[in-house]
Amino acid sequence: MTQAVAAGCGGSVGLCRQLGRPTAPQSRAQRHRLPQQGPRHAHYQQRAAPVLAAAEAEAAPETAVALPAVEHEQQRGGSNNGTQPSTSGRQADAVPTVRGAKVVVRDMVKHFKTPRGLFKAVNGASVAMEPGTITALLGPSGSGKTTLLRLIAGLEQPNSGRVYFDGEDITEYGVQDRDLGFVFQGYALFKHMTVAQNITFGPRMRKMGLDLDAKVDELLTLTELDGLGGRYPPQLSGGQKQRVAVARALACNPRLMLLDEPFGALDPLVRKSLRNGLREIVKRVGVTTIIVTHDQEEAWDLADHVVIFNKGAIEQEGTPEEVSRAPVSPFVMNFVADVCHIPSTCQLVRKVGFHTDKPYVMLRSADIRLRTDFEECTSCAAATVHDKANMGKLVRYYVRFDDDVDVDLTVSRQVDEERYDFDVGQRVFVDVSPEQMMGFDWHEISTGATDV
Ligand SMILES: Nc1ncnc2c1ncn2[C@@H]1O[C@H](COP(=O)(O)OP(=O)(O)OP(=O)(O)O)[C@@H](O)[C@H]1O
Repeated sequence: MTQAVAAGCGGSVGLCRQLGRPTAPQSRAQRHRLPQQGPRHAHYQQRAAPVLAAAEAEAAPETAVALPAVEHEQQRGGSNNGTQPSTSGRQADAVPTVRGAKVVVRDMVKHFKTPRGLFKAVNGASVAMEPGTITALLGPSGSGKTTLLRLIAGLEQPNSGRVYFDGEDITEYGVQDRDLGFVFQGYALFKHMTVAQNITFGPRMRKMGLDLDAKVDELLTLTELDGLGGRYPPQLSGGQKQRVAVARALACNPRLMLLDEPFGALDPLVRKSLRNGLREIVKRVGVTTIIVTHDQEEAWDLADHVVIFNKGAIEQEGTPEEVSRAPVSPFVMNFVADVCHIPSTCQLVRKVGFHTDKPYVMLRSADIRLRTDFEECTSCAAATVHDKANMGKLVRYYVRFDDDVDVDLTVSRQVDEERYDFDVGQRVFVDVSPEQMMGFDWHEISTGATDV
């Protein structure tokens, strides 16, 4: 997962050198799974052809997807059939609006058989998502985010637990009967179809009887792709492909849109502009949206509601502000913030008067202040500026206490120039409130797997 730019101690490699432990690993997801084989799978394949074809294209994007005859006809340059870009010149000023579903997941459990026994991928997750909101599922790799998304989609069947849309129990419904739109990592666009054909693939398969020209116009305008309906995916930029995938997901007027790492392969500036665009689209259309992401900045920017996963269970949920301001556990604090890990017996902890029976203490880098006016800071601990790194718009200070414990903090260049501007070797006083500290033990923040 891409971390927020402002780094602190414990960043990607962990700064608490004397503890010799890295911070929690946060690698990027690279995989998606198809539904398990069996009679139920056959049923889904029949009922959910559009989404499964998309899933298969995603799993093997270079492979030609088995298409109905009409698609082959179009690929060979057959009749327009309403799927080529509209030449009518009609302006699509109507935004397709739907009422997003209220989605409730209750006590969801999913076990997978592995060579080592049963594995609890989702272990009693309950969460509610309000209509028209964006929920981000966040958590370390392997914590169960994608599995929960697939359970909500009907691409996996739960061992126990229920899914409700607007109060209706849809746990037994096939994928096709859930009114969903999907955006997969890699987008899973059909390479041999134009943008317009990609967008109308779902409505054609479902024989929705829509005016396809109008639908294409609406969605191209909504996703700012006007004029690109006749292009093929290889002729598009990464950002344009992503917007086609969103347009295709919205083409069947879904009540719920599911996105799995939708910005994965794009550069940070494009990601930022696309997520602003996505939020605007979701809010205009009104579709309830769930996004799986490794990127916290993305989740914080995009989501109304974030859900933090740990080992198949939901550790905390709330608005991004609630979760970042008041993490409920060391795991969440460690996951959502740039933190320092220090021994609970160290000088700083004693000096600020923080008490814990845990062996370590965690504090947010952003909560550390450096001062030189010791008189006004009776609980401050003295330390030495051990190193200072120039990071463009940011400056990082590495500070070492007299008992050899390190913390680090990052400040903007402006703050550095106005307030800090310390030299390496200079004595400073570190000011942290005890309320900003949390005692922990390593097992509380580890992200290991859970066998049944
Ligand atoms: N079909 C499967 N068979 C066996 N184990 C599986 C299967 N699908 C998922 N798992 C396991 O379940 C756990 C949760 O996987 P999941 O993909 O939901 O995690 P995630 O949080 O989305 O991770 P990532 O962010 O890396 O994609 C992982 O340990 C994964 O290996």
